[in-house]
Amino acid sequence: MADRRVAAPPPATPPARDAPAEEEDPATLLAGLPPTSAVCVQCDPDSSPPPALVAAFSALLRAIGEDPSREGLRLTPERAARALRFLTSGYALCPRDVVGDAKFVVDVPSCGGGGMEARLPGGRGMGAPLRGGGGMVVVRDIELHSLCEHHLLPFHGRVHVGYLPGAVVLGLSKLARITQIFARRLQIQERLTQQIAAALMDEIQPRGVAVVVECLHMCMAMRGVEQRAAVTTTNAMQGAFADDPSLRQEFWSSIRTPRSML
Ligand SMILES: Nc1nc2c(ncn2[C@@H]2O[C@H](COP(=O)(O)OP(=O)(O)OP(=O)(O)O)[C@@H](O)[C@H]2O)c(=O)[nH]1
Repeated sequence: MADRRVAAPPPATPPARDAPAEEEDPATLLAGLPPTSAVCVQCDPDSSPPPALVAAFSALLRAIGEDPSREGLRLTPERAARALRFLTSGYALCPRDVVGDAKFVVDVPSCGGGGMEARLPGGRGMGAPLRGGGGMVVVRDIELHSLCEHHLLPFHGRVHVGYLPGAVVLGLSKLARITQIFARRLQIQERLTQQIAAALMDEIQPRGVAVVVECLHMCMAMRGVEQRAAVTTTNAMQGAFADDPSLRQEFWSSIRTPRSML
């Protein structure tokens, strides 16, 4: 099923890596980004699952020799249908739905402010702000649970996302929410990895994006080749990360260093 994504204007050209700070109003900077979609609709997890899905799970139980009317299974088709609908609810969403307005211009006052301030369009900053750059942002160990499209069995693991901000930074939780949109579909790990990177490039036009996904696939553990410890690692490097090996190195080191005691 295709994303219900509204046509977005062409992305603004990201600033060069060491471009000088520009004096531009945050509202103007954010206006250059694609608009928030009003079209995508999230599945309501509490509503009744589609009868066709419930019937399909009843048929499945009969096909494996079970009796869907026995006490223990009486509500199973409906439960399973509800669960599958949740696990595939990402089809009804696109990244714009979860990102919303959580894009922030980061101002670093040149004097007097003593700190860094993120502001929304129309906000007032202090002094001449430093914009169009900023160091690498890395969020690691985002939990991932998905279903493989070959066997409909789970795969699960972690996602590490890094990006080099362009004009704006993204609300941190949105990295996990974007991950969930693509994880809650029938997937292969490689596509999921690329989709997360592409969504970030689309949404905030950073100077570069790096995504690494590490997963255990139940189709390889519970059945088939029965390799319970085999971990699959995939990555997607876009923009500056594709061009610059030292940035890739910095990203890999930051996701491989032992976690600090927070
Ligand atoms: N590249 C890739 N392969 C996957 C992923 N998830 C599952 N697979 C593989 O999809 C393949 C499907 O192969 P088939 O030979 O058609 O299916 P199968 O007979 O069930 O294969 P076995 O798992 O080897 O028993 C298997 O090799 C799975 O390991 C994924 O995310 N990415």
